[in-house]
Amino acid sequence: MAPSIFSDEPQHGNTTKPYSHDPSASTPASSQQNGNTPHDQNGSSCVVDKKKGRHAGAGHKSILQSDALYQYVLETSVYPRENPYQRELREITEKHPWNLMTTPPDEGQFLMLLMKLINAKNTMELGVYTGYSLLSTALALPDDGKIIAMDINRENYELGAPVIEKAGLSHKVDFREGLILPQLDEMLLEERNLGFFDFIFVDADKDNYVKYHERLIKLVKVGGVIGYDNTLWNGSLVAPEDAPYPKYICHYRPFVLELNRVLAGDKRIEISQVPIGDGLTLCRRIK
Ligand SMILES: C[S@@+](CC[C@H](N)C(=O)[O-])C[C@H]1O[C@@H](n2cnc3c(N)ncnc32)[C@H](O)[C@@H]1O
Repeated sequence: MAPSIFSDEPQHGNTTKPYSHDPSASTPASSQQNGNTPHDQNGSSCVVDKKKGRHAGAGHKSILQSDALYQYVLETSVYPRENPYQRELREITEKHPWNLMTTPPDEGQFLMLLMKLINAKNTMELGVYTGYSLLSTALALPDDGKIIAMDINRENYELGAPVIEKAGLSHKVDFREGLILPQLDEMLLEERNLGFFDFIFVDADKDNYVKYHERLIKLVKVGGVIGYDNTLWNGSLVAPEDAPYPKYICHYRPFVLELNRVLAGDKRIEISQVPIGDGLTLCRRIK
């Protein structure tokens, strides 16, 4: 079965913080670096579920009414049209211990359609993992399309890179290993990068999204789109006080709340919260 945020049990063994670039640390590395500790704006709390391996309280079903309905979407609209290379990479990723991080196939399909709807050519992806969203985007871009893809972890990307190669798409991908923030700062120093990108997909460390936004708004073109992934954060944003969540969900929850607040108030963009996957907020730059 495809790794899906809609299932009640996680498909990976690490329930602490799969979204960080350093899975061995007890506190997310980026938070340690930047000292980010935003307060929860709605004043509610997030209860850490101490039962190992349990994904209790996750609000997946609030997006679609049931797992059965999600399965219906996959079986009728997604899998029959999934590219064989996407399928191969999905199956490779399913065997990886952090497979909870992968972009679900319905969202991959949505990204492909979006690329075509906006005629995207120059794009960027922050947070690659094994490359399912990267492959999906690359499939949809024209032959001279480009994706600058950043991730601190090359090892995981190397699981997907041979599939991207086999699909004949490597020439579209410029993988840049390293931390995202300094790479964005470096890009901002070059005039030619300003307002250059048609689309930017952000699927990395949630505690830095607001910082990324301030930089990305200058890199995306007017009329271009930034997509922030996981903006519904497993339903935890509106969780009842006693709903237990994995530790990494509780840790990043205030940062996702802060991002949603910032995006809702940002007059430089038009936004839409798309309830696909774990929530994808599309932001179109208008000035
Ligand atoms: C949710 S996964 C990306 C999933 C991917 N889009 C897909 O479709 O499979 C998040 C990725 O962000 C990377 N990451 C997290 N924080 C980072 C940082 N500060 N700089 C660079 N990469 C980071 C992690 O190594 C991880 O591979």
